[in-house]
Amino acid sequence: MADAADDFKYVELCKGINGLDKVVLREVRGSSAEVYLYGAHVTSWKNDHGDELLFVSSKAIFKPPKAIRGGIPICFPQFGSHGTLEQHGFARNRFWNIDTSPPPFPTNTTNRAFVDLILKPSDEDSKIWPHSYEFRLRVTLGPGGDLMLTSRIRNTGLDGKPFSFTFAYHTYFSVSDISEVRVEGLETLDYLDNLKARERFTEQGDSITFESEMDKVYVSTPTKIAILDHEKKRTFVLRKDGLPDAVVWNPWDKKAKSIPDLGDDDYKHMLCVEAACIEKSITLKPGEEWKGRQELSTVPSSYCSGQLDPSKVLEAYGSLTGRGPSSAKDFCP
Ligand SMILES: O=P(O)(O)OC[C@H]1O[C@@H](O)[C@H](O)[C@@H](O)[C@@H]1O
Repeated sequence: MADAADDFKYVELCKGINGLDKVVLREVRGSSAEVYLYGAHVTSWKNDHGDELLFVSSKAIFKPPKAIRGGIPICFPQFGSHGTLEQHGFARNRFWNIDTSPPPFPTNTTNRAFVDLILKPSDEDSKIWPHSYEFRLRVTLGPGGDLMLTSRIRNTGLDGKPFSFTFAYHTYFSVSDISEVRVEGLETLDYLDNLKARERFTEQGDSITFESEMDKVYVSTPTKIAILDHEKKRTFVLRKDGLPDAVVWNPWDKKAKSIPDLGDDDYKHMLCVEAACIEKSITLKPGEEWKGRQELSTVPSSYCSGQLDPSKVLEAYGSLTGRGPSSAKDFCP
């Protein structure tokens, strides 16, 4: 006999804006996520109180060829405009398919809310990027509401030729007020400044705060980055694997006005922190596979400036457990 748990829909395929296919992931405690097949684009991630954790522009266009403004666009096979392809590559504005038979993952988990998507090159794509590949993305919502994205990209070419690419999970975090936000875990690192022709600098100071446009690629960062939202008393924790770099982007007022699918004041409520591989591109020989993973979680934080240094707590906790903090008590002494 079926019990209530059998009726609960962890994964549901339905129609989203403009009739586009989307997959809704739900967990029993109430958290949820939405993934559009257009771009394999995560457009929503809600905690178990129903609070939206990702920023999506009210002017976002859910229609090809424009990528959806907000959520988590995937930049592949080219990050930014450095290369022959369109800005951030084409994966974010292609229609992906549901992958019905993904190769198994080495680790067995009990997660039930996940979807596997796949992108293969169309004839048109092969003209602009002449390589054979399979790009598999698994999006998982954990029982505690954590959001995991795992990309597996394989060179399926039979011609013996390697290919190279750069990559980013271009996550738009929803923040209460950008002036009240700080990012920890990137201090003292080297970065390439996209606003200064990718010139290399070293970050000074204790943490990153925002008072003007920022567009930096931090290179070889630690695997954990914390984004503290003082007003919301919430900290996002981003963990990454296979993705050495991290982009921090906020367009601020002037640039925001020049972006047609972004509201004039939207920059105040968004911050992009992007797990990425940019400085050194990834090269795959035929038969080789690359894996890049990001895991997002939140912890409530009653953080006051100077009271607590989350990067240090993250570090200490991570080195003790080999993992990162997963609940408020891990942050609060
Ligand atoms: O407007 P797009 O193509 O989505 O890009 C948005 C921004 O994405 C960031 O990742 C880049 O570092 C910025 O330079 C860019 O402006």
